[in-house]
Amino acid sequence: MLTIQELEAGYDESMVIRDINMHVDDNQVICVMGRNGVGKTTLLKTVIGILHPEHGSIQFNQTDMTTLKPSQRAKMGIGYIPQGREIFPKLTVHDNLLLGLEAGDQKTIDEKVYAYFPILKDFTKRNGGDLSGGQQQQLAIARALVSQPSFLLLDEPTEGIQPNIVQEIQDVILDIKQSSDTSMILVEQNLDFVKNVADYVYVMDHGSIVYESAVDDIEDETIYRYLSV
Ligand SMILES: Nc1ncnc2c1ncn2[C@@H]1O[C@H](COP(=O)(O)OP(=O)(O)OP(=O)(O)O)[C@@H](O)[C@H]1O
Repeated sequence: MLTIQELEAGYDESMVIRDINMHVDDNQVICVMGRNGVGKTTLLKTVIGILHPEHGSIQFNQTDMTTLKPSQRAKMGIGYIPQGREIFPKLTVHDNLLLGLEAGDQKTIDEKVYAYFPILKDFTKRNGGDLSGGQQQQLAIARALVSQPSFLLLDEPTEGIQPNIVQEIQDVILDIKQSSDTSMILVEQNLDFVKNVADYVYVMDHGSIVYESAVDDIEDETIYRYLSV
């Protein structure tokens, strides 16, 4: 479904990610782990097209999308949930969700999104900025889901979120995986969460992949070594 080859990208003159090779199959959940600042967000930004790579390619369903604009990638079915949510604080929950529709061809908000996150139905007229951090994360995920993406990129969806909402997010990810062909790349630091949702794990350090493993064969000590400061 998605193949990344020899990817290098960064900001101005400085390269942040180097020689990234990664493959995601249909219906697979991939987790990318690693300390703060190793380049995980930079990798996601390059996959959605906010950043242009200096080298390498990104292939999505037989199409080379390395030079496509973010809006073209969104139309192809790529959804992005950024770190820090980036919801619109002065717009209502409903209007935030309507903006999510712009990414794809859907015209209305799928009720399934409210079934996943019932609190959004209760707060539909409330401003996004008045929601709690966990509720804003749910809104950010829902906003990406309304366009029914076939490929989801999630940047640290559990960061700073209370355990019951982490559980809800986990249930939603597992339900999407079971009920559709959707694939995901998830940047995540929480190893328990990763083990519950992922099929395959990549660990990054200093902009490169330093360890990869099927989740069932994962070596906890190796992961903790790369996560510890
Ligand atoms: N807009 C930017 N301009 C210049 N450098 C940047 C920019 N954004 C990030 N960087 C640098 O790129 C490097 C990788 O950052 P990135 O956000 O990709 O890391 P990360 O692994 O996602 O970390 P975190 O978990 O803290 O988000 C860091 O050294 C960071 O300072």
